Amino acid sequence: MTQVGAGHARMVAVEKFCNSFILIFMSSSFILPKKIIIASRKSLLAMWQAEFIQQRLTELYPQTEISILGMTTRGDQILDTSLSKIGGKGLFIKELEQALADGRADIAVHSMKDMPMNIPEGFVLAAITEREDPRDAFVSNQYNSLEMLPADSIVGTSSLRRESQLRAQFPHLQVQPLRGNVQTRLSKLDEGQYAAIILAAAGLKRLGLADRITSLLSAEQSLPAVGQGALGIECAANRPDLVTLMQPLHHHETAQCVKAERTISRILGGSCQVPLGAFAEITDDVLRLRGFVATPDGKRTIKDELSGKPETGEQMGEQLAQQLTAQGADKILAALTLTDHWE
Ligand SMILES: NCc1[nH]cc(CCC(=O)O)c1CC(=O)O
Repeated sequence: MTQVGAGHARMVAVEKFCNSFILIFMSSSFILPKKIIIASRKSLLAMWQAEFIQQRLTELYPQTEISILGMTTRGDQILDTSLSKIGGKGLFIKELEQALADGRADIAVHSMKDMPMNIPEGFVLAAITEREDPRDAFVSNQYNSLEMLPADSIVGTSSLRRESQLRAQFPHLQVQPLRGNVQTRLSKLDEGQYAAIILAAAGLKRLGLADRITSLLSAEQSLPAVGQGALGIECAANRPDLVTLMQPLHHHETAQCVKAERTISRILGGSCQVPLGAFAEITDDVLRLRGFVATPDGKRTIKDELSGKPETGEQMGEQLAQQLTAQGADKILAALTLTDHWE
């Protein structure tokens, strides 16, 4: 234990040293740009996330003007129609990437959960930030937990991942779709349309709504979505200068976890919304990777896990995807029709 602790302290010290080195190196004015423009969706959560990165960058580079370009994406405009049929997750980030490609913006901030599994050609993930609470939250105005809900209570979520896990453990509950941004979802709960709803804890905490969290669901109860709680900073592939500038915001352990998780859904074909969860965490230099695939009705669940060295996260992702496939995950996913379900 003490050895691991000392090793970690040393690593942190080395990281700090390297960061200050990068900063000294970059303060030579020719390399620091005069301004950095952050492209963001206009939802409150997206803007909070962009402002968070703006603040961090302002602290790091006080001489650089950091501004935000709020954009409405096709995905935001057509929330009521069946998104999965017209382009999936990528619809939320295409306009932001176009702004990066045109030079209207320098970086884009995204929830890693909303990033497609393959970053389009011409763009790179410059940094993955330290993960906020990755868990799902139970939110209710009347009940303390899922266990307390009476039979036939209506629980709101549009995520097949959440739905399948709820139905497997609480077959007596009714799961009904719940769309919109975080505020909209909370007001639908407050209007009485649902006995409870499930949301990501990270979004609620970021928006200052942590007091709306009735209880947190453990990873056993609700395995989080790939990337949940982490932010990604994207830039054009031809801007290595920006990749360098973003390095102090990069969180190595979070990136190792998120890469392991994303490998699973890349292999299993998580291009549109599917009942799949993957969650990695590092304790004492061991990465524990868990994954599941289920039928939306929760009647069939395939889950498995692996532990190994954090550096081998991506190989572990490949292996776990293979193990899930060997148990029939590919058949479950192939049997799904495109549906309008979103996290
Ligand atoms: N697609 C919605 C979305 N994208 C990211 C988050 C939460 C924040 C995060 O996971 O970083 C949410 C809201 C939710 O699922 O409740």
